Amino acid sequence: MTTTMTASTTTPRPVLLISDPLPARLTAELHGDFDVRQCRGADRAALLDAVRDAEALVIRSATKVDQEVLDRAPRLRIVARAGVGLDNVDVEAATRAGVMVVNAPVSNITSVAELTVGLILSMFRNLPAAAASVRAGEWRRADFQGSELSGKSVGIVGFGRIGQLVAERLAPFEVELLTHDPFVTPEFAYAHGVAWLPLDELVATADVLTIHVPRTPATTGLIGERELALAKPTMRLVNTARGGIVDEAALARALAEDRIAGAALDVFATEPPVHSPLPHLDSVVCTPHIGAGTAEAQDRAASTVLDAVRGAFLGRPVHGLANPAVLTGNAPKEAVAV
Ligand SMILES: NC(=O)c1ccc[n+]([C@@H]2O[C@H](COP(=O)([O-])OP(=O)(O)OC[C@H]3O[C@@H](n4cnc5c(N)ncnc54)[C@H](O)[C@@H]3O)[C@@H](O)[C@H]2O)c1
Ligand SMILES: O=C(O)CC[C@@H](O)C(=O)O
Repeated sequence: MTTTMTASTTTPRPVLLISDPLPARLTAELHGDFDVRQCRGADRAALLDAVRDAEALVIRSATKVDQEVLDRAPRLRIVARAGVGLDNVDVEAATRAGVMVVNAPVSNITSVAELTVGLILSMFRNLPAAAASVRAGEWRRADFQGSELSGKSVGIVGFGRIGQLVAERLAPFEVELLTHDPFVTPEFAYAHGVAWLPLDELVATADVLTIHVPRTPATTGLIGERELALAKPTMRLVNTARGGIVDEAALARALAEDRIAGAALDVFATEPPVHSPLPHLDSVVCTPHIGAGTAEAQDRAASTVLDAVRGAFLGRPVHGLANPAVLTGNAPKEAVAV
């Protein structure tokens, strides 16, 4: 039997738990079809308590969905991630539990690419420090001499959706575009006007190294002490992907010892980065994980999530499942039969 969305006074609406901030539009639209409940996913105890009745769980990046959460949620049918990264969801455990997992893979890629370009230009022209000094009543023009981006080489680590958009947006700046991505051929990169290099060569060549890989066990610490030792002292690093891909202790040392010129970071191993020295270094520009923080991106993510959760409870195919295996041999829960 599949739960239907037809309004009925006798059929209880499925319980949908929202555990991270989402656009009001999403919450309002869901109210008609679901018994919408909210909790703060970053508060583990609150999440474990609230998830007990949940049949659908809508999250962003602050909610960690692991085996413990799944064990506490016997009625859960779908986890919908209103964004790209699934590093906070144990997708294999969800599959074993017969829980569908969907994300919104294209919802915010333009926003992240634009933030990346903005951060690169901010570093080259010292924009945060220059703006802060004018706000403080100063007029220190000579202290803020920067560099042109034109003519520099930009190394893109990870040539997926966001990496490709960053390349497209930077091309008009007359930069040399380089990439490393083991799952992309040199021919594919070349067709996008980008040269493919091994990682070490990319790090050693780049004036800007920008990270666009998912966080997985294989990419955790991908840019560490050894890689940073290969970099030119003029290199600037950008991470708008995930904390932990860059070894923050090694990065802090490289910056403090002027072995690289600067860094721009939107993401941190621990968020907020209360114990990290990085936000306090003059050569670092930090933003509070705002890559997806635009009205357009949040709206797209909301639409994708709405479609997915409605589809799941209407018995329609749920598009873009991150765990299609849940539909085949390993799907004990009846809602999965779409
Ligand atoms: N700051 C934010 O708010 C924000 C928003 C959206 C996405 N993100 C992050 O950006 C990441 C990338 O997003 P995307 O949409 O481009 O994903 P994507 O899956 O389209 O691309 C990721 C690319 O990384 C490549 N890759 C995997 N392992 C690699 C390795 N070891 N070395 C080099 N390349 C490797 C893959 O082959 C793929 O081409 C997401 O996983 C997410 O963590 C952050
Ligand atoms: O949930 C968020 O706000 C961040 C989203 C972003 O990191 C993503 O991976 O889509």
